[in-house]
Amino acid sequence: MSVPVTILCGELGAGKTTLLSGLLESADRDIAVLVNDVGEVNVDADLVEARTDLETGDEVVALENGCICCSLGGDLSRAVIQLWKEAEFDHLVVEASGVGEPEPIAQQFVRGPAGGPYDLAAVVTVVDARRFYDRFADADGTPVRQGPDETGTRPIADLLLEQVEFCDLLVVNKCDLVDEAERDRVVALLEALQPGAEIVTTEHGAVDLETLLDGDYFDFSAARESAGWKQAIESDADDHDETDEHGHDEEHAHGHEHGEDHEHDDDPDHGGEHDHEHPPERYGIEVESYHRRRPFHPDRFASLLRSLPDGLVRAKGLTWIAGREKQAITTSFAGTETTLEVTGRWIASFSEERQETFRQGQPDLSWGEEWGDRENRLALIGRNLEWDALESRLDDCLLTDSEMEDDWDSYENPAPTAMGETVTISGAERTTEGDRE
Ligand SMILES: Nc1nc2c(ncn2[C@@H]2O[C@H](COP(=O)(O)OP(=O)(O)OP(=O)(O)O)[C@@H](O)[C@H]2O)c(=O)[nH]1
Repeated sequence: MSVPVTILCGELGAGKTTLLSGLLESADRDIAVLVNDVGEVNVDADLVEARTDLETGDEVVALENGCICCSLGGDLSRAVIQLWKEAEFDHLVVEASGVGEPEPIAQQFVRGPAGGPYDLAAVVTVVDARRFYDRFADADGTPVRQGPDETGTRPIADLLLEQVEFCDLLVVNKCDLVDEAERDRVVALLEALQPGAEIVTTEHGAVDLETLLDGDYFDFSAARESAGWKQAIESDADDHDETDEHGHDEEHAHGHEHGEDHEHDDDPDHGGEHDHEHPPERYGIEVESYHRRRPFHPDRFASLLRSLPDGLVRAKGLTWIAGREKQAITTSFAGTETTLEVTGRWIASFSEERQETFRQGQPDLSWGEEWGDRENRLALIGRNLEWDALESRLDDCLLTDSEMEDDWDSYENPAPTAMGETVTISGAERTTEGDRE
């Protein structure tokens, strides 16, 4: 029998350890806890230790009450397999570090060797209601720059939203620090960002044992597709016969990711349960999509990213930037900052023969006569957005007819070139002197 696993995510200080301690106190089964912390001092392990009488060892230690902690640096799969061999327990909880991405952790339990002894039951993200409101949901507040994560390459806000977007249970904690209206707005925004997750609101991490541990089998493929931004893109590609004002596109097939997900989806019906409906436009929260088969001018697009409207919370999708004819660039905006990352290559930039092969493998691929799969396809989630104005600002970033005849390589271009390379453009710097690129 495989052991069910719950992955616990959430930003630093959101309340993961508090929730975990409560869980261990009330648990009716043996729970092993693995803290996948970063940094030299394993603070969470110390805290859990204080609460549960943990004894630490060099490698992996099983304890009387089932609380187990691994030392840092070891490979997660190796650690959990060793744990499974050495200890007996009914459920494993992996507490991801506050800056951890949930998907790679989840992946180890689904596709990695840990998928044998373990069964991924749930990915739970704890949200600090107060901070989430101040960062993303406060329509009147000035957006605050979050700065990079500790690798220095990625804005924190982007990571936070990714944790929200890849989970099946959202625990909105610290509700004592927000009023009812603020709490409701946080919930409405979370629903828009992750329509596929169950949402519970709480204080001091008090969540039913059953809600936390007795979730159904986690559907990895569905989780990948369930983020609000992905659904907006998919529904746009599926439902709307949108007219391309620039006349480059007559085809409207399936939205397609290029290399962003390096893995192959096992389940062709992924996300099928989640209706391609926009969430109710409560609290002025809207989900919109933008699709054009014409490249953005690199400089105008970068300027737009420096001055996006305050109400925009999330924007994500593939962008085609003039001068980068091979690179499919994922644009990801969260909070105040936008990361541009080369996540793949446009199929249209390969030889005809290879294009044919790729296209046979992806019959749903949206393909325009002139530019193939090159396109700008973005989802935008925000509150009180003046969508028409934003859409026309995006259109103004597209190359004009005469610019289409230019030598695009002669443009100044901040966009990344190599696979995996990222460039971050900060909207919070828009009021400061001087540009960064
Ligand atoms: N007011 C309030 N404080 C809370 C609540 N939940 C947790 N806290 C406090 O918030 C602080 C951070 O909580 P932790 O449980 O350590 O958060 P964490 O997510 O484990 O933090 P890291 O280990 O840094 O990632 C602690 O001082 C908790 O006592 C809550 O619902 N309301």
